[in-house]
Amino acid sequence: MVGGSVPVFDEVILSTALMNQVISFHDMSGTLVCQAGCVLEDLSRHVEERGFVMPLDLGAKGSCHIGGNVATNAGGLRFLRYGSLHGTVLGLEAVLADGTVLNCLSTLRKDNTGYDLKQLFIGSEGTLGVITAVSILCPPKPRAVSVAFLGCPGFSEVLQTFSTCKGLLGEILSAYEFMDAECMWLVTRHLRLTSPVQESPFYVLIETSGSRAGHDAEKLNDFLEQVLSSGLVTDGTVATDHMKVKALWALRERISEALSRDGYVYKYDLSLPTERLYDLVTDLRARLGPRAKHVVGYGHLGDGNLHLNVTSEAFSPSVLGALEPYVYEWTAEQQGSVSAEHGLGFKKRGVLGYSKPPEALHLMQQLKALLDPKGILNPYKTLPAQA
Ligand SMILES: O=C(O)CC[C@@H](O)C(=O)O
Ligand SMILES: [Zn+2]
Repeated sequence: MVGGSVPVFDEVILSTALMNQVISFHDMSGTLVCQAGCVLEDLSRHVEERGFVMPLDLGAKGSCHIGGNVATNAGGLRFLRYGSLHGTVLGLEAVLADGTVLNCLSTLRKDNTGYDLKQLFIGSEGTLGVITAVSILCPPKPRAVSVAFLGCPGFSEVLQTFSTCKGLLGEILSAYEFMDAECMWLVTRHLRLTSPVQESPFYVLIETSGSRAGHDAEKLNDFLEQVLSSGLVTDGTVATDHMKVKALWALRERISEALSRDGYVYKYDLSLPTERLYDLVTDLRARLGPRAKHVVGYGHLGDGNLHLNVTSEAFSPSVLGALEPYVYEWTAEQQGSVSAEHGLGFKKRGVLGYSKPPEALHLMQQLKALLDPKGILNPYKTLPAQA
């Protein structure tokens, strides 16, 4: 997507893979303190055995490190429920460019003493320091999880289903994801997954997480009855069994993998006003015509986050020219973000100005110069190349 961790010129590669120890877990508060190289899925297992969950979950959970998750401020599938790492990370330890170990590994919920320095490192993509340990607040493990996978006749119905769902499911809603028909075609074709519902122009995946199965089922049934009878949803399936829940999530989580098997992929990760989120996809389909193999839209609709992906047989300068800067201008006109959850890395560092004013860019350059005067920390990434 952005090449945030990809060495491009003369970098030294640093791996934290051996720093994979859990330092402590507090059973009462759910505070986990661990080293940066812990794999997210291992941490999930560790806290789930103790009745908690990690506040973040992503498709890459089996290989991604928590240090990288925090450094990139990864969003993922639980964002709607537990919010950003800016809220759930309580503290961190980072090694600065001059070797200073900055120990801000606090486990306090409240600490209003001076500037909140840890926030600078969350989402800094390794450009201000190397995160070596983190403390994270883990929420209690929900006792009941259900997933509904639904087919919708249009994007307007996807939006109305979201409003209905917020109203009727309330506090038990934990994810609202959407994908279009082309995404379904890609996962069924390239990954041999099977669609559990009738063919539809759009699909939504709704997850509920609560503390009492009966209560959640009642709410979910009321909601389903309403959306099915009003025609917002045309077909659907519900799962509570762990394996079936996983299979439904796979349809959504593995779109990225299916895309990579379709050809060259142009990838965009945008925050847009939810009502206009899919207009860009429709617009680009017309703009690109037969030059593109697929133009797909999917993502974390509940967070206003569109994953726009375009595939072509091979890399084509003409396709790229039709996409950029058009996509960025379109996003800026909507006051959106050109990177909702994947950062800027190497490939997108030049477009930061579409989402931030010059004054903010200038202050970012000053912070970088202060913390990394020799430019040795993840060089060539995040900030635009200086003129
Ligand atoms: O590859 C993408 O476009 C997005 C990947 C990831 O953020 C997802 O939500 O599946
Ligand atoms: Zn995503």
